[in-house]
Amino acid sequence: MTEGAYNPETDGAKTDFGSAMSYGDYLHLDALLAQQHPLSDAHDEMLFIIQHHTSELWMKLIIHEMTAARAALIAGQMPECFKMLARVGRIFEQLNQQWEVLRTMTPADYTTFRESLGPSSGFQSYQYRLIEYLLGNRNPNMLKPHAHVPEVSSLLTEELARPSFYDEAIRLLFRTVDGDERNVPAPQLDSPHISTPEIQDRWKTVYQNVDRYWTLYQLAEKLVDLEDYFRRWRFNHVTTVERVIGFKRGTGGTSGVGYLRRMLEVELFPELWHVRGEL
Ligand code: HEM
Ligand SMILES: N[C@@H](CC(=O)c1ccccc1NC=O)C(=O)O
Repeated sequence: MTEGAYNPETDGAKTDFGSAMSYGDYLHLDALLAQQHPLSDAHDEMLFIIQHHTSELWMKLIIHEMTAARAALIAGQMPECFKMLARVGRIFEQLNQQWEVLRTMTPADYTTFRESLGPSSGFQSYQYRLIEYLLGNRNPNMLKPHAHVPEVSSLLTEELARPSFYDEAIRLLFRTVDGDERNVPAPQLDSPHISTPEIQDRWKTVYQNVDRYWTLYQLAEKLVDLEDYFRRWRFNHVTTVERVIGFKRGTGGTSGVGYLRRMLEVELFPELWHVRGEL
């Protein structure tokens, strides 16, 4: 043993895990770290897989937080709801920063293994679709790539049966501004949220009376933050895609950059953006 080297045992650190739960046991690292299976010999395929695995893990946490944030919103527990939304914002910062790693992959690197991907594509990420559905961007046509996995289909279909986070925010908006539930618009369950002047008018009231409607004002700004982060993710994605495959069609079968540019126009919470021109 090296003289003078730090010895964890003399410091009291536990080092015998023959019959006690260790770090790896608790985290199931054997299972987690056995899931990276490059299909080619290309050096960069490991980067590509880990980039997607980490993204899917962060998406799992976004779903966990957004589901709980919606439950808190329904229960009127606003500080708890805001805390979870703030965390979702930080997760998006992480996801947005992560593109820096993938951007080190050049077209020459990617073409060494792109063929191995077959028709698979992020387009088929059910967690991504679930996040869109949770927030209120609900296109039932996007269920089709999941028809072959009944559990995933049910998960997405069940989400489409519940009011989205934005639907619940709108319910609180009408209840608070109107003083009752009479005019609350019916949730747009299985179609993308369409902007209405009635909703925008109430958000306008909130922004013009921030002292009176402080909680709704905070909620509105948290939603704008969230959409801002989401837009930055989409922009980072499409820009990375353009620098790596240019205008080739996607492995998922879409036009590729053309499709992703169209998605940049999605508005999750349109009234919150449009009201800004009226203030
Ligand atoms: C070099 C890297 C990447 C390329 C070339 C690429 C390319 C594409 C293309 C062309 C599409 C359109 C669908 C298709 O026809 O395939 C797409 C969709 C998608 N990709 Fe990627 N992608 C890359 C990295 C990533 C990463 C790291 C993620 C993280 C999870 C991701 C997630 C998605 C998602 C969620 C969609 C669906 C977007 C939507 O429907 O709005 N992609 N990608
Ligand atoms: N759609 C990409 C392939 C791709 O990026 C991908 C393939 C398998 C699993 C995840 C992927 N990431 C995002 O679409 C392409 O057309 O090159």
